[in-house]
Amino acid sequence: MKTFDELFAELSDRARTRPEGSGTVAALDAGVHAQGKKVLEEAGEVWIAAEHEDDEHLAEEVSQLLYRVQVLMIGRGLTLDDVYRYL
Ligand SMILES: N=c1c2ncn([C@@H]3O[C@H](COP(=O)(O)OP(=O)(O)OP(=O)(O)O)[C@@H](O)[C@H]3O)c2ncn1[C@@H]1O[C@H](COP(=O)(O)O)[C@@H](O)[C@H]1O
Repeated sequence: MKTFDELFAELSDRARTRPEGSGTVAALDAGVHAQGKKVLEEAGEVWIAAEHEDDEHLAEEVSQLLYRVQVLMIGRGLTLDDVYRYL
């Protein structure tokens, strides 16, 4: 188990070190358009799960949305503080 901040640190490290076989590296290389599409896709799955699925499935979809948002943030060079200052 990990927190939002811990996942962001892990993905930032993937972006820096670019390990072989990392899905995150592939998602970053795919560019902002593909990253944005993934955010929308996962957001739609969260919506559908919230209306029609159980809590466990919904939680899994939310985790995937958080992951895709973090990939997009890192792809654009945003830090957590860039976002947290608006919370
Ligand atoms: N939390 C996640 C995570 N959530 C979602 N995903 C990706 O999103 C996919 C699920 O999304 P989709 O519903 O779009 O599934 P899909 O269409 O079959 O997947 P794609 O072929 O489109 O990637 C998963 O198969 C993963 O590829 C994640 N990939 C990685 N992480 C974590 O990120 C860290 C780094 O991962 P790597 O970069 O792969 O080493 C690790 O801690 C991982 O646990």
